[in-house]
Amino acid sequence: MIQVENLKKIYDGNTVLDIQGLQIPIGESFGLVGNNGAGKTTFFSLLLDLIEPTQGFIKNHNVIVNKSEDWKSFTTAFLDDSFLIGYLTCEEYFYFLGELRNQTKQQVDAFLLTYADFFNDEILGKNKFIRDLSKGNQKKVGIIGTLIGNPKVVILDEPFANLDPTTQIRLKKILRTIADTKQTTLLVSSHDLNHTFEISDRIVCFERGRIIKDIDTKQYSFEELTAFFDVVV
Ligand SMILES: Nc1ncnc2c1ncn2[C@@H]1O[C@H](COP(=O)(O)OP(=O)(O)OP(=O)(O)O)[C@@H](O)[C@H]1O
Repeated sequence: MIQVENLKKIYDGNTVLDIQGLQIPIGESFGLVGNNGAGKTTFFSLLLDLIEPTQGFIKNHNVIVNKSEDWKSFTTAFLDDSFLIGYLTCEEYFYFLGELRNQTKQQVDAFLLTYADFFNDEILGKNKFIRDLSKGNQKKVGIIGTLIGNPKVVILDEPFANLDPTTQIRLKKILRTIADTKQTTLLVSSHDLNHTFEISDRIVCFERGRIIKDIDTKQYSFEELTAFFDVVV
């Protein structure tokens, strides 16, 4: 369970995030949407203790994320390419993550094989440094890296952006499969309402740092969601 309590982030008197309360149950596939500047990345950055809250806190499986490091053993994230290590080859990077998460090389190799289609023969066995991959392929490495070692919580910021259509569809299937197992809490922010709707059990919309909509995707239609954005925009 992820619990957000009275969380605020203020820059120079500007409140960019203000969430009184939010609970994300274990195993939920949580989609975060909102227009530019709504506060999505700020929220994920607070969740990963990359920035300090001005007020309030977030608990990840009962660990207050800016007070203890214990959440790091079961939480993974890919927000942007700063999460990658450019001077490593893809395999070196994946083995490094595997080591952090108590996975042997053999386990990592077996895991990576299951994503061969997604990698499209451009990543594994190429002996290429991550810095030399295209932006889209770097993103594939970052996303699949988060899934090594069965983390309890996976956080992805804009995972569909800059991926080709085939890869987007493959990624959607991967994320839907994870969502359906209900073992991993999956948090995904995206501007793609269509993809987000398909992979999420629940969608929360931010606007100017506040939650303005919180919907169950089984009870709500995609058309209602897009119509809502039509009004907000
Ligand atoms: N270091 C900072 N100093 C001042 N303001 C900041 C800082 N970081 C973010 N902000 C502001 O916080 C607000 C929320 O930004 P954030 O990046 O979280 O939005 P977002 O929903 O992820 O947007 P986008 O969809 O455009 O990526 C924006 O107004 C942004 O300018």
